Amino acid sequence: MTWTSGQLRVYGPAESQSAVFGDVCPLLTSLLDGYNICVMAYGQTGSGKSYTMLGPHSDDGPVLPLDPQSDLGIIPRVAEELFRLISENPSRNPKVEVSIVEVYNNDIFDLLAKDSIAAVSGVKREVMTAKDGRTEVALLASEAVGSASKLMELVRGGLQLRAKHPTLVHADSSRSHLIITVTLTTAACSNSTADQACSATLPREQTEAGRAGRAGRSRRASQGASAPQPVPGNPAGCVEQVQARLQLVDLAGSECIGMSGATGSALRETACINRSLAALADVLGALSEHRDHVPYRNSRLTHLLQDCLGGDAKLLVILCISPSQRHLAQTLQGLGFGIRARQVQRGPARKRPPSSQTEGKRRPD
Ligand SMILES: Nc1ncnc2c1ncn2[C@@H]1O[C@H](COP(=O)(O)OP(=O)(O)OP(=O)(O)O)[C@@H](O)[C@H]1O
Repeated sequence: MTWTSGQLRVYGPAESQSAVFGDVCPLLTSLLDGYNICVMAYGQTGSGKSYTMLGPHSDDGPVLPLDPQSDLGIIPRVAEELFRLISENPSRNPKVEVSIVEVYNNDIFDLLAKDSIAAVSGVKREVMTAKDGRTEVALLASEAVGSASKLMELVRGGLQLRAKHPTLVHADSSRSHLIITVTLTTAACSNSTADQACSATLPREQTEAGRAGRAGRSRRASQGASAPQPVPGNPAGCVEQVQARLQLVDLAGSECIGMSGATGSALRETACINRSLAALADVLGALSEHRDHVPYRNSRLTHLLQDCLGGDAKLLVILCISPSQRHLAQTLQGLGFGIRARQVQRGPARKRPPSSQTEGKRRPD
């Protein structure tokens, strides 16, 4: 991503989910071209982050296929669009792997891990910095997926395990940060997918200019990366491999302890959520001021997201804002976060260099 030439869009409460997806869709072509991508929803509790990322709450979670009027959110739409793009260019032999973690009370839990009897359970993991400087979660389970519906099946499984707790502000409040990582491995080819028309699958409304800003969901799209350089081809065709990561992040909501009515373990959850979001804001502050030290390790959330916050990924931040006057203080705090994010000056996003080997981790047997 580049923060420098990123765009700012504002969506009203009545804006359709497909319109919001319009800003995410071009990033998928970038993913296929080898860029790391992160799409992150930030905002106070109950402001619509999970709705934006996943869709309306249901016990079954988001289910594909999409119907055109569907309220499904970014993640199921990403799943469908990604596999549509892949089906258009199967010669690159793309492979998709998925891992799902939550950061709960400043601990990382692997939501695809299976125990000795193959029952799915959240297993605690550690984030570490690999020799090449990239952040990795040790022993993280991942699964190969061959279709959008399989990908969403895994997401639904992860959502079943995600920590939730009712509060006075939101009856179905997520108490953890959810991070879905899609790793795409493709053979490097000379023809970039960047010029493929993602908008071919988008509704007309998304191609129209002048989607005027109204109060409600506000988004900051940092998509001003320099044009991707084509990967040099070779006469033998596609032999090298490019690995790119897409991180889809539904953050837990910031909340005012007095309003949420949290006590006991819920109070600890709230404190951990607020601390990790403050750490995220601190990292953005340090990046925007070009400080020598960026405090990524003050929280597992920021350590985990280090590569897409300070690295060479393309990042899109969706700021969800309550239209209610009652939440004015949290709204101002959220806008402050957005301003900080906009002030970060980033260099151009870089695509992953091809390598002859993939580094993907597989689900342990
Ligand atoms: N744009 C929207 N249109 C219709 N309903 C919405 C919209 N945004 C949010 N909602 C509804 O508002 C409620 C709260 O939204 P959601 O669960 O997405 O909040 P959240 O920000 O993820 O909260 P938390 O951080 O506490 O988990 C849900 O019932 C959701 O369906």
